[in-house]
Amino acid sequence: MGKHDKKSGKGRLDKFYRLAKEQGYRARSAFKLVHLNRKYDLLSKSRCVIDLCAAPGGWLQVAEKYMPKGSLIIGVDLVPIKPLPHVISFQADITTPHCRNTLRQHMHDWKADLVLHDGAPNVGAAWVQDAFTQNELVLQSLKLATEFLAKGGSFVTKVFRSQDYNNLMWVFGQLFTHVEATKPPSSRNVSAEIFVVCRDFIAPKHIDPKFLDPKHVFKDLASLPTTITDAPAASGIPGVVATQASTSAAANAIARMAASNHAHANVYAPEKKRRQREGYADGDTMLFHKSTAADFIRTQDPVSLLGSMNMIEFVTDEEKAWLKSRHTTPDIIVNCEDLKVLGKSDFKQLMKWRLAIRLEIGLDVKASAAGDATEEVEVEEIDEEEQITQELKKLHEEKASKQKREKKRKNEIKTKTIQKLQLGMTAPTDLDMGDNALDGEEMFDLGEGERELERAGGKNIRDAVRDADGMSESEDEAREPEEEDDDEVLSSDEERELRTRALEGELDGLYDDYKDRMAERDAKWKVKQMRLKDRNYDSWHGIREGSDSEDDGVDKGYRDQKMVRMPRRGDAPDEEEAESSDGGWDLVAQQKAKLGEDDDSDSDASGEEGVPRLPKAKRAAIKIRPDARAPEQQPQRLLTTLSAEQQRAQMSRQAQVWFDQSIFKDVGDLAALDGDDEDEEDGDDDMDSDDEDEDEDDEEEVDSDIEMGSSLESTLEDEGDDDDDDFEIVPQEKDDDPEWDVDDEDQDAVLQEKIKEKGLNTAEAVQLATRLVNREITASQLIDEGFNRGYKDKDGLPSWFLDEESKHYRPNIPITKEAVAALKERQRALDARPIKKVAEAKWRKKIKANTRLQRAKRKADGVMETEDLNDGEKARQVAQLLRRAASGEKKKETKYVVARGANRGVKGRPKGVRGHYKIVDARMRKETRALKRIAKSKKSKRN
Ligand SMILES: C[S@@+](CC[C@H](N)C(=O)[O-])C[C@H]1O[C@@H](n2cnc3c(N)ncnc32)[C@H](O)[C@@H]1O
Repeated sequence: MGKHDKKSGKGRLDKFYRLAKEQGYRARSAFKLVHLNRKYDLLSKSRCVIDLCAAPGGWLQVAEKYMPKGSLIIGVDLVPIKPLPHVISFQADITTPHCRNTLRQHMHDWKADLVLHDGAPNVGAAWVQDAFTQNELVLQSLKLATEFLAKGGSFVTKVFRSQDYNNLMWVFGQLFTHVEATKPPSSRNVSAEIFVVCRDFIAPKHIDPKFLDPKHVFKDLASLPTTITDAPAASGIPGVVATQASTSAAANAIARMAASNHAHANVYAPEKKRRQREGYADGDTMLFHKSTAADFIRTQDPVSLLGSMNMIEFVTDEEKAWLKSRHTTPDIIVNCEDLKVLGKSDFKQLMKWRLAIRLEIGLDVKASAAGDATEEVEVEEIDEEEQITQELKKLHEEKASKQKREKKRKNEIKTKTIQKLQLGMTAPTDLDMGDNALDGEEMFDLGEGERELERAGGKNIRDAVRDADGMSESEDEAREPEEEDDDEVLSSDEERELRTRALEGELDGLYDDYKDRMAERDAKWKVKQMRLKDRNYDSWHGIREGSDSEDDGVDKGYRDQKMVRMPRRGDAPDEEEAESSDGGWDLVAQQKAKLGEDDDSDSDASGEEGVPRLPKAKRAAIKIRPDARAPEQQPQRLLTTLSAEQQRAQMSRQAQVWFDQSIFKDVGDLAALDGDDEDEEDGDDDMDSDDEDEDEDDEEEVDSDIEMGSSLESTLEDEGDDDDDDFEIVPQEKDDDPEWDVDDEDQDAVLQEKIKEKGLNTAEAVQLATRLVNREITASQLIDEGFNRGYKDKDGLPSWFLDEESKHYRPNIPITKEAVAALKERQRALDARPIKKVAEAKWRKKIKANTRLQRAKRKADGVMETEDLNDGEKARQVAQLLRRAASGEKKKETKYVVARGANRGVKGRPKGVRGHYKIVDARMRKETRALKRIAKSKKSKRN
């Protein structure tokens, strides 16, 4: 089998090739049997089938699929057949006695219901020689079929149309009651092959060997005996008697009759070939044959007439009258003048015209009314004509589209690929273009794009798009199966893999091209791409885009009132949003901003000297907004890829954000969401009602703490690294002692304290906490649900996939829309407080500030009166008190930790203790409390 051009003709990897791959058939030829079976229902009734020339096994697979379970399926071929379940196969030449004997062994006493033959000798050089050998093989298979077929069985064989075709058909006609030649849709038009389905095997007791001898069948049909058997009377089988043919041409005529159902084939194709090889028919010295219109209208075999005549003329009055019929168009008249130049559609027109005239003159009506045998034939004729008409139409369409098909297929693939890319890649229109500064040492790396182009074989990528047909030419060649006919033996998984990889490579190339174009066209896209990289930015906002639209009203309210919410994908970066840190929805933003700081420090270390140091909040904001970088720092690149390290860093940051959620540390009091934020005195919008009494209590405690402070100061211990956990956390006591302040206090600890103090501040956190508390979900389930566990494994994934992933991947936060809506509603209600309340809050704030000052004054008086302190110390303490009172700064809380057992005297931060702490002695604590009690009782006695 030679190599074929895979783009056209025989070598074309067409729909059936792809279908065969999809359905796991070994060869596209499997569909030929599928189609034949669909038409003739050969397999469902068969219990035993022999497939001659079965490799690689496509037909065997089909047989196994469509035959009843437990059927005997035997396959034989020159080449080995890879084993198939429920199929017996062996290697043999079907022309040898060895094959016959092996078949016998496998068959035992059984007879086959069906013998299949799809043999194709691997010659391929000269077509005529090829056809001859093929037909010899057919005869050989017929020989085996006659031996192994049961009476009434069927034989399906592939035949090449040649001068021997009709001889073969004649022989088939002698052995089977029904013989039909057909070309299944899966058989390529360019192939001369045709399938002959012979049904109802007559099974004569004796068959004259000459009927199965190529020498006699193909060369000299006249030498064949008059009957199939030598003793026709003995056989008693009707229909086996053949007409004696005196010449080869006559034999052809007989064969034509045997295959009368297919006489129409003469009209459409093969006549031209035969005419020259065979010369003129005996006694027929005329080149030009005429027929009258009446003959054409009345004949039982209009197709043969059309095939053999040159012209149809209108001579008689009746015929001339037909010329005036509304059915007789000028085209019909012209067509009748020269039948030899007509095409299929012209013949079709003539056949239709004939039918119309027949109806007009009442031939067909009369036929159905009479109902005799002749008329029955007429009805059949009509059916056949319709069938011919349909086939003509089909053939015509196929021919017409043949030239276009390849191009169309390519275009389809190209369009699909591009569409696919574009569907997932809508150009962003919602990004803020005000800021052109892109974060981007790796942003829009043109070099990378160029490398991609190089990878694509130095080919212009647009050319690659034009050529896209799913695989490259060289790969096509590499995969071309070594088979004589038009069946491509499907390769195994490796081939599939190869093709998939090639396709992916191509897709990657196309995608890069797309990115390139997008980058050129729209700078916003760059910003968006960059932002998408920073998964930290919105990985845990918990409210999806879809819900945004539904909650628009709520959201709008939030925006209008400049409430802080988590930034979402596609939002324009907003200075206020990024910097703000109060409000219920920004807890995670704080976390992220904080992490962003960490990253900043990282990036600083990696050499971003040019970036000016900014206040922490600003730096956090810049990290959240990756586009806010000075343009001059960007390398001149257009496309970008995340390095593995960056990805890892990003993931760990994402994980950090997740695990820093309060729910993993404290499942706080849900009621606290409503709770009191009175103590937060530094916010401008502190509108909560405060209790003055509470302040008074605080004041008393603070005062007493000052006294205690000095006595405990000596027990302060340095921080260190000790893992020992034999520590007890002393319940928190209010203390205003300035000596407990630590400048570099752990911000994270502060945050945790805040969460602990105020409860869960985000809707998501509340929802999750509720589920955890109600035991609807466990912490590990939560983690499982929340993470896409495959996400980290990005190796080998195409870049377009990763981009899509980064765009659409969101942690699955198991909260309901309703819960989020309810919480938003509550937040909105809180926010919608009347002006009066705002005024009250402001007034309260003033009072508080005044109270603070008074308190500080009193404390300052106390300090001035203390005799233990020198003037310098007094001045320092007074200044500190006043400064705190003015700023509203709160004293940082200190944890008192009692070191017990082996930990007594151990230095360093106790395990599990966060924030400011003091290690104290248990005895000292008792003493302190005792002193407090004594002081209190003395005071009350005095009063
Ligand atoms: C078109 S393939 C058959 C495909 C098969 N029907 C299928 O669906 O997989 C033709 C086969 O005929 C086989 N063949 C040709 N001459 C043969 C011979 N003399 N004996 C046995 N097999 C032969 C070839 O080896 C080849 O595998």
